[in-house]
Amino acid sequence: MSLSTDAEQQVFAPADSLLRFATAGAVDDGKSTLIGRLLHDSRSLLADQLEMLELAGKERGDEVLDLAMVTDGLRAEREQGITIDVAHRYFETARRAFIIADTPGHAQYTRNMVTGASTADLAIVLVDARNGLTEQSRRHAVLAGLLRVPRLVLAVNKMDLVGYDQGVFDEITAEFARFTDELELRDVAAIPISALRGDNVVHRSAEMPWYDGPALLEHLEQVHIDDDRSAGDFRLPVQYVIRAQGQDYRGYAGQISGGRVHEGAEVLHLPSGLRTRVTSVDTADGALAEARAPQSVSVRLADEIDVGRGDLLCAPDAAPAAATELSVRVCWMSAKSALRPGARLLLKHTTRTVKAVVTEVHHQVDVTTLRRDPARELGLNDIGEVGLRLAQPVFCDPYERNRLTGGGLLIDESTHATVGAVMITEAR
Ligand SMILES: Nc1nc2c(ncn2[C@@H]2O[C@H](COP(=O)(O)OP(=O)(O)OP(=O)(O)O)[C@@H](O)[C@H]2O)c(=O)[nH]1
Repeated sequence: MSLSTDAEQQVFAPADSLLRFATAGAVDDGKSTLIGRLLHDSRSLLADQLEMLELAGKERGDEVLDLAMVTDGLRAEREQGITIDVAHRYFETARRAFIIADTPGHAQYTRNMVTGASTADLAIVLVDARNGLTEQSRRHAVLAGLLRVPRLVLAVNKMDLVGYDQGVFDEITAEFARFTDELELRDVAAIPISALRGDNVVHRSAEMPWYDGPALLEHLEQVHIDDDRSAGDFRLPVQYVIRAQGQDYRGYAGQISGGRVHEGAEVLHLPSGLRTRVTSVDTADGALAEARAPQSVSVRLADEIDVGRGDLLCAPDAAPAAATELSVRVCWMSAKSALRPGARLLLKHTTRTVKAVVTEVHHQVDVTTLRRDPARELGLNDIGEVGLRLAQPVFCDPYERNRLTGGGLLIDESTHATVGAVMITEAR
């Protein structure tokens, strides 16, 4: 199979051309209006959606479009079925494609934020300029920090209601900066906006000449995310073994969870510990000279090794731990029961699912101050650190090194419900 131009684009386009971002804000800070404004001003709304908005506006004699209505459909779905906690929507501009994870803002919905932000490249924390930083905004920033969302935007909304006053904006951003210093967030931008009026959302605002940074969408289009996933060590958790009937094809397929792989690369197979070479890197559109996280590929190997689902192909000189004892940070999501020592669960880690028992609850994290408090159990939406003992090893990295091979889900054995999100801090 040869490298085509299409394949080249596959290598160089996807990682940097798609930005996943999550929006977080308290009720009424203007999340829906902001998403509506982004879609409206970037011309991503369908003609009928636009017509519906204009009609509804005219009927009510509104001065400006009620853009929150755009996401109301999703919200109705969400209210009917508790299963849809996080609504995802897709839009694109000439420069980049976007997936928004819209997470409801109520205080008890920590778990939605965790779900929405765990794969995000960037999180927007929305605050109402009139209220400044609230406990909610701190909580959202702390969660973004814990989840290692690499980039944060503080969007100070409703600037129109404070007379577009620079003093208000400066005060909020200064307070936020003091707070985020402790969170080890690498990249924080602050943008004064009015989602309702459209100031600094897609177009730069004439109302705030004192602000000389980019509008929110410009920032989202420009922010560099390329290195996040593909800079680390190579990891390919095997999801399927592909055998082509009649042909002599055997490939190991999955999503690259870290680093890069190329034809000819030496790789290590776990659990066997055997080394071999990659003879080809294939995708649905043909072979690639090189692929990188988060692309999905199928690789063929030079030697016949017994490789199955749940195994890992990785960089030979930087293999992860094969661990049966883990310290993990957990966000507990079950309303039914608390997380206690002795609890028996399943840990879903990349493509492997293993039995786990909770050995101990180390502490709980106060998500507004980051303080560690002693705790014996974790309740719904609590975040804390616990020990897990596994029946079989998982091949894992610390979450701070790799969000995919360092993350996982806890699953109730009997109901198969997801009851916790896990970030691995230590593996033995
Ligand atoms: N004046 C002004 N009002 C705004 C702005 N953004 C949002 N609003 C208003 O604030 C109210 C709440 O906005 P929403 O977008 O529904 O808020 P939300 O954060 O999505 O709320 P939930 O989804 O319920 O959490 C609505 O009445 C909006 O019209 C703004 O920039 N300026």
